[in-house]
Amino acid sequence: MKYISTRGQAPALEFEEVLLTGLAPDGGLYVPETLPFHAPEEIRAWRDLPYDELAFRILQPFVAGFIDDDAFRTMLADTYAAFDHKAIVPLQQIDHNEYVLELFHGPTLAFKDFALQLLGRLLDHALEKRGEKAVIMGATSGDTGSAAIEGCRRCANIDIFILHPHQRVSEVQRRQMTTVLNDNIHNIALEGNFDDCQRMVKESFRDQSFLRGERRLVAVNSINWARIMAQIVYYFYSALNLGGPDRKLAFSVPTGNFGDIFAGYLAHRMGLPISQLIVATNRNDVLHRILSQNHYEQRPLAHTLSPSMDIVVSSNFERLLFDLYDRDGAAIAGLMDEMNHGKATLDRDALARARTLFDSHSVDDDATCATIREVFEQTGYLLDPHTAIGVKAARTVRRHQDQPMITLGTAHPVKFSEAVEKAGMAYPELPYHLSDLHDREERYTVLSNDRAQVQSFMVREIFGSA
Ligand SMILES: Cc1ncc(COP(=O)(O)O)c(C=O)c1O
Ligand SMILES: N[C@@H](CCOP(=O)(O)O)C(=O)O
Repeated sequence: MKYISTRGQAPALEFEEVLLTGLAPDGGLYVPETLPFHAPEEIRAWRDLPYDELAFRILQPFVAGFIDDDAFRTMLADTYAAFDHKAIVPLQQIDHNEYVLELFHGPTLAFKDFALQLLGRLLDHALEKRGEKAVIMGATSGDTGSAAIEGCRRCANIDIFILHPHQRVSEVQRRQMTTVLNDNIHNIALEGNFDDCQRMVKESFRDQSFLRGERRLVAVNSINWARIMAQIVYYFYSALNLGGPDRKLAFSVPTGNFGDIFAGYLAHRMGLPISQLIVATNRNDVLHRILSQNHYEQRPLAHTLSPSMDIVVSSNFERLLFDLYDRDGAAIAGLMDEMNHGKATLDRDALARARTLFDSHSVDDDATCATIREVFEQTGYLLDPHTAIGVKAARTVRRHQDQPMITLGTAHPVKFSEAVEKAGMAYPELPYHLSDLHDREERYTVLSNDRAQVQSFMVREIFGSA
């Protein structure tokens, strides 16, 4: 399969090259040139497959030519063996026709493990094959960082640098990253917010000369297509468990960088009968404003009780816009330029097309806490603040009461003590494998929000001299 850039000015690439990069040279994001489509009969026949085999059926067309089928099957089986629930993604019913899809049974307790456990293995395979070393550079608002570290720390050919906003991730999130002391892991606490971290990562991808041509930079954020691809599978898995493809379903997705919900959109385009996708945001509601009022305006980033979604510049929205603008790369390049300058409006037909599938809602901290309390009182089930935003949005803008509504449970509540306690709930115990997390030694470096400083730190750590 070939992959093309959303800005239309970069050569098409095979999967292996897309895996081993971040942004396209024209600044765009890679997407498949064509998407596989699965007819209802084919999807129906997948109903009884275990998660790893379903993943194989869905992902194989995307990686064909990169890895042979047997090796890919083994890789997927190993990837999901690291999860602590036999169903991999259990569904928790919280009301009539209303469910939470628990995506937090991987090693770092957030949905990122689905893709990053696989990405580490794919990168290892590619680098071994090529006899190359690579440098991973990623930005995190808390969850991607630990999942990337956990997924890649055993990769012999990789140095990994993760930038998190200093003092703006939860204590559990920080410790999950900073207590991994392998020599190839480098945690940077940046004096800035998540957008600053992500901007610095993207700028470093655009100009990689600081690596002296001796290493390539690889992305672990959802700008890397392989991240998005792996997240498509659980939409199919949950739908199959609730009567799909013979029944329509809706999903509510706690949203920041628009990666997870974009995977849901792809599942829809690949044949899954999704009737509604809800973009659930916290007070950083730029996506809600553009979808509901056609008004894109970047406002200062707000710090909320759902820190992983404290994002203003939402990377993957560009991938959706590319489709909404009939894959016109030049139009997307112009629109992204306007957006990067802070303000934009969308073409009315493009927005109307988006609204046939997408709705949106923004939830503030008080409503987040109220939802955590409400669901606990109704069911005894404790939501994390990000999932609570998804549930609240689902209950507010749901179109069809007679179709299952699935909110993606994107993280375990134990990662977010502040929100749990503000909601008046008892803080749960850390799972066994993290039970001594607060006693472990931490290692990280605080750096100012300055690209030259960050890059020379990286060069010193990789090559031993600046
Ligand atoms: C717990 C949690 N929920 C939701 C999101 C938002 O997902 P996305 O960035 O794919 O929109 C994130 C971060 O990305 C997250 O860590
Ligand atoms: N919420 C994320 C932010 C980065 O998003 P990504 O999906 O593009 O990696 C985080 O927790 O780090």
